[in-house]
Amino acid sequence: MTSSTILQRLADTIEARKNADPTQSYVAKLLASSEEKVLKKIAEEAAETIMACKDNDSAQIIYETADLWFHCLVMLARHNISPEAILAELERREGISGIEEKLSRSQN
Ligand SMILES: N=c1c2ncn([C@@H]3O[C@H](COP(=O)(O)OP(=O)(O)OP(=O)(O)O)[C@@H](O)[C@H]3O)c2ncn1[C@@H]1O[C@H](COP(=O)(O)O)[C@@H](O)[C@H]1O
Repeated sequence: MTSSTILQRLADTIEARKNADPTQSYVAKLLASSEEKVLKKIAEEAAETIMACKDNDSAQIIYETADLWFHCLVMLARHNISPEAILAELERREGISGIEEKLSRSQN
C-alpha cells in the first residue's frame, strides 16, 4: 500500500460523503456546514500538532498530523481539488532547492 493510495481512497470516501446524511457521517456534517467550520478545524489541528511537537511526543505528533491532513482533505474536497493535484505540485518541485527557488523569485 503506497501513501498516495490511502490519500486517494480517503479523498474518494470524502467525495462520496457529499451526498451522505450529516446525522450519520462526520464528513457529511462538515461538508454541510460553513467553510469557516472546516478552516477552524484546520487551525485547531495545526495548533494541536504544534503543541505535540513542543512536547516532543512522537505518537501525538503522528495523531495530530493525521487529523490535520484529514481536515485538509475535507477542505480540498470543498474546492473540488484532488490530493493528486497536491502530490503533482510536490513532484513538480522535486529537486528544486528552496533556497534557489526563493532567490529566483527575488530576482524577478
Ligand atoms: N480520517 C478520518 C478522521 N480523522 C479524524 N476524524 C474526526 O475528526 C474529528 C476531530 O475533531 P476533534 O478531535 O477536535 O474532536 P471533536 O472535538 O469531537 O470535534 P468537533 O466536534 O469540534 O468537530 C473527530 O470527530 C474525529 O473522529 C475523522 N473522521 C473520519 N475520518 C475518515 O473519514 C471516513 C468517513 O467518516 P464519516 O463521514 O464520519 O463516516 C472514515 O471512515 C475515516 O476514514
